[in-house]
Amino acid sequence: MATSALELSDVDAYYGDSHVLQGVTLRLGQGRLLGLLGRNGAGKTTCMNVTVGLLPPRRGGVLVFGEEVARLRPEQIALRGVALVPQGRRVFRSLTVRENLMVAARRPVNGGAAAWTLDTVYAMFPRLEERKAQMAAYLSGGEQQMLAIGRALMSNPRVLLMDEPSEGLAPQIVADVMATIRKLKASGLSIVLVEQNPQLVFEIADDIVILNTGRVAVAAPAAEVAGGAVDLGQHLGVF
Ligand SMILES: Nc1ncnc2c1ncn2[C@@H]1O[C@H](COP(=O)(O)OP(=O)(O)OP(=O)(O)O)[C@@H](O)[C@H]1O
Repeated sequence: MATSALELSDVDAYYGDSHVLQGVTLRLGQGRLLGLLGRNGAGKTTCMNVTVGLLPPRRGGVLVFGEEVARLRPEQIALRGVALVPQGRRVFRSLTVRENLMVAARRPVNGGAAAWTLDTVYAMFPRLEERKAQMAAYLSGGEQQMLAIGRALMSNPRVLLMDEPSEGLAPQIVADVMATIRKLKASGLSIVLVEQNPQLVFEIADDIVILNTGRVAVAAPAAEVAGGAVDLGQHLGVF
């Protein structure tokens, strides 16, 4: 089997005494898109925090392109090509759009030419170029989401983690965000997409993992899950 872009292997993670992830194993294939679903509090964001090194696991492994990173600091993991588009966007509100992008700029891990520069990010998000000199605080929610994605791309990642990028956005903007994610996938990037809305994920994912109270309840190809092979009501709530 080809090396995974990302693998969490039997991960246990805690917030204080609270045992939040319990033996979580998941695998993101190279160039694939993994949809990570689960109810509020199921542990999706915690998986992201473990992957980027914000919450070191107490047990288990985190492999990025085959390299164990579970004991590395967040900046060391970022240098290995992992970027997070965080829940709630978390743009730097008092910096301009351009400054938000530039703080994240980094060369690709393989040392080759950078696919993502200010120019290519602006080409993907013309709205950001129009507003490049504005403070991020004055952007709309959709524009802030584009900026959060653009900022992650500026680090020229190999693995892109997106934590609920559709949250709080109007349907047309959600459609734009999904179209962007589709393009990124087509460019060969390996992506984990955390979502509350399973329908959004089914349209775009190759594989699905559903978390239920900190454990993997389902791991299956997206077509199978979308096709009714899984009782979504049981794991995600009412449908
Ligand atoms: N900083 C924290 N300290 C203590 N407990 C936390 C912390 N962050 C999250 N938790 C708890 O850990 C569990 C998993 O939370 P997590 O944020 O990973 O869930 P989630 O699936 O991302 O949910 P949501 O869709 O609401 O973002 C929840 O019970 C939550 O209350």
